[in-house]
Amino acid sequence: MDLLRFTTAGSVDDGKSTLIGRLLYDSKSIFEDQLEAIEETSKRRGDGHVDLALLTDGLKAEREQGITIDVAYRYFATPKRKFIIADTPGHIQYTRNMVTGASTANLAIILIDARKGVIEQTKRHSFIANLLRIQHVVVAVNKMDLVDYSEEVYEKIIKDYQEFASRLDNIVDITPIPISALNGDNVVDKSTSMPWYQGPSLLYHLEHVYVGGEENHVDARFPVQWVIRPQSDEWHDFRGYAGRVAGGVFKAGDEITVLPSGFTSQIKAIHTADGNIDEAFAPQSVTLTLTDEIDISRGDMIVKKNNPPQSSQDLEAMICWFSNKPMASRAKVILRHTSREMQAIVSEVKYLVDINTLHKVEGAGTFAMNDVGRITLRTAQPVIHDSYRRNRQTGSFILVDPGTNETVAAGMII
Ligand SMILES: Nc1nc2c(ncn2[C@@H]2O[C@H](COP(=O)(O)OP(=O)(O)OP(=O)(O)O)[C@@H](O)[C@H]2O)c(=O)[nH]1
Repeated sequence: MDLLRFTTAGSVDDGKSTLIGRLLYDSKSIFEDQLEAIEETSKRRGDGHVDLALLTDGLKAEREQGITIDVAYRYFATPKRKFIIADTPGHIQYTRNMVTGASTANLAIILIDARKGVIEQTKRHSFIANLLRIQHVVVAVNKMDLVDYSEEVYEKIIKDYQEFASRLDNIVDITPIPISALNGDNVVDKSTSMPWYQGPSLLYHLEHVYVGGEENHVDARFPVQWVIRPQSDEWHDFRGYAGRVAGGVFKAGDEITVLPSGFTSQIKAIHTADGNIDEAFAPQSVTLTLTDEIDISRGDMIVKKNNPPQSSQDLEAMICWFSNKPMASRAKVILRHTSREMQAIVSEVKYLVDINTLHKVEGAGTFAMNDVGRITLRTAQPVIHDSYRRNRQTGSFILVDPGTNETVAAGMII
């Protein structure tokens, strides 16, 4: 069945937990026992209604104890589609979590409190969605019940939002929806309180939005994760390369090149857990065997012969700084890119981006937590890559502090 991955972003108390709870509840994706448990808790606490935010409270409780949970993934399904929600905490310091949650999403729901309108967080979240090339954004104006379901209030917010978003050129589709997560207006069922709104409910939109064609099916890329050489006699000739297709299509018989060595060969067969297949495409996980015995190890990339990626020791990239320690000057880092890892140094900080104005701030020299900007990286070995624009997998990386093993930044290659 078709799968949609989406992320939710909003400030604290905009109603994210309530919205996710409402989606699960009204689409009947929660289990009876879960429902009984939250009904009981709500009754015990004397709430007049069933508090749907309790469905996602596991995350909240852990957060309150000071445990850093970056992103919680939730699954639900309707007869039309399967969904994976990346649920990220809304506090200002958690931009990095949104980057993590959004990095695999097809769509972002940006929540706005109808009483507050477009605020800095809204802009920050939209900017990140754009940076990560999430093409579909739903602007969910929540708590419409608290502004008397006013069309004027809603229209004003959407106008403000569109003014800002017109400068975000990667977002191709913005769908505004007025909702009340608490009362369920326009979440799963169409609201009767807002007859002026002609569009779909949120769930209807999530079920029907077309997100095909986002994988790169042109440039064949296969980062090798494991070399498989079984020890048994029966299999002693077998040498397979396991990994996940990061782009394009591989077929038995295809002429391939292995990078960085440059050796060439042909695909003999494509194995999966369910038997051999004739062709593999992103994001399938497969094991390839080749017609020649050549030296391949983890971190190598198998590509089609006439369609090589780029290779360079100097990478231009946009990064989001995650660490609460500011970036040191000429910071030494470990670059993790596809299945490869190597030393690198931040050779230049070009500029930071002011997310409110989208202006470049030059001469900053360093990054603080949540800062976004452009750098040049010098790597110890050539990095075999594509631009993030062409391929989200082979165009993205993370930076790790070699001393503490902390993930200090996520980056997108320009
Ligand atoms: N009136 C009204 N209240 C709402 C609505 N949606 C959420 N709320 C209330 O707003 C408060 C915050 O909602 P949550 O769902 O916990 O907010 P959140 O964004 O998940 O907050 P964090 O998890 O702390 O980031 C709760 O008291 C909800 O009951 C709505 O549509 N209308």
